Amino acid sequence: MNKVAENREAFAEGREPIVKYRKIGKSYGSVDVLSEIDLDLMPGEKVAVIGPSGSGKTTLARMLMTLERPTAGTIEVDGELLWHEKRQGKLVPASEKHLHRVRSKIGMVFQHFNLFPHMTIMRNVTEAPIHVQGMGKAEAIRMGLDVLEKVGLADKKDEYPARLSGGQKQRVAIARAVMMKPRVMLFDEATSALDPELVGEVLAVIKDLAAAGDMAMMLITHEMDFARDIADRVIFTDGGSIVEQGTPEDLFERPQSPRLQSFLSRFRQSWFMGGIPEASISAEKRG
Ligand SMILES: Nc1ncnc2c1ncn2[C@@H]1O[C@H](COP(=O)(O)OP(=O)(O)OP(=O)(O)O)[C@@H](O)[C@H]1O
Repeated sequence: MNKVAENREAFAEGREPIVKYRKIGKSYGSVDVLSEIDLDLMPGEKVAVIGPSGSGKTTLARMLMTLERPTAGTIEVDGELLWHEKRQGKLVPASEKHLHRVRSKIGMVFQHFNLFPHMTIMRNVTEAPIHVQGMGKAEAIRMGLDVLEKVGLADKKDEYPARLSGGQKQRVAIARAVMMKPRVMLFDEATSALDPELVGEVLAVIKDLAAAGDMAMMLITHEMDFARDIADRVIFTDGGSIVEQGTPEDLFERPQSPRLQSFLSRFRQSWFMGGIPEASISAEKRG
C-alpha cells in the first residue's frame, strides 16, 4: 500500500496528523500571498512542495518554522497550536515562550547553513541539545558521533566549519537539526546555494534520513527528480494556493490542471536546454 492510501486509512482509523494547517492565509499589506490553505502531514509522511517562484512555498514553510505569523487560520504541530494558545478558553496569539516550546518539535534546514564559525563540528551539533534541551554532555557527544556518522562526517568532528565544503556544511546543518529529535523536519531549498557537484551528497543524506525516520518531512525543492524519488505526496502551489496534490506518479505523469502541466513542461524544456529552469523564474518576471 502506498503512503497516500496508508494515510487515508490512518485518517479513517482516527490517527492524527503531525502538522495541520487550517484555513491559513498570509498577506503583506493588501497583497495576499497565501489563502485558505488546508494541509495535513501524517506521521512519517514525506511531502515535497513544488511550484513557480513567488507561489508561496517558502511562506508556507516559514509559518511552520515560526518565522512568519499567519494573518488567518491556525497551525497545529503534534496536537498543539503553534501560533495561538488558549487562555481562559479564548484563542490568543502565542507568547514567545509557547512558540519556543512547540518550535522544539520542528527541525529546520535552510538554503544557508548558519553554522557557528567559532565552534567545532561536534560543538555545532551538540550545543542546542545540551543548552536548550538539557541533555548531559556525554550523552550529547555519543549521539553527536552517531548522527555525524550517519551524515558521513564523523571524521570531521574536531574541524571548524571554514574547513568544510558547502555540501559538508549542509550535512552538518542536517545533523544539527536531527539532534533535536524533531517530530517534523523542514527543508527549504536545502541544495540551491550549493555548487552542482555538491548537491548529490546532500540529497543522498536527506534520502537516507527519509528512509530511516518516522518523522514527517516537508521539502521545498526545485529538484523535480528528487521530489519524485523521495516524496510520498507532492504538492503543487501556484498563486498562493495548493492547486494540485497527489502521489509523485499522479503529479508528474498525470498532471490534471493546466497550470501544473505548463509548469512541468517549462521545467522539462529548460532542463533539456541546460539553462536555468524557467520554473524558478517568478510569475511577475514571466509577465
Ligand atoms: N516580507 C515580505 N514582504 C512582502 N512580500 C513578500 C515578503 N515575503 C514574501 N513576499 C511575497 O510573497 C510571495 C510568495 O513568496 P515566497 O518566497 O513564499 O514564494 P516561493 O514560492 O517560495 O518562491 P521561491 O521559489 O522564489 O523561493 C512573493 O510574491 C513574494 O514577493
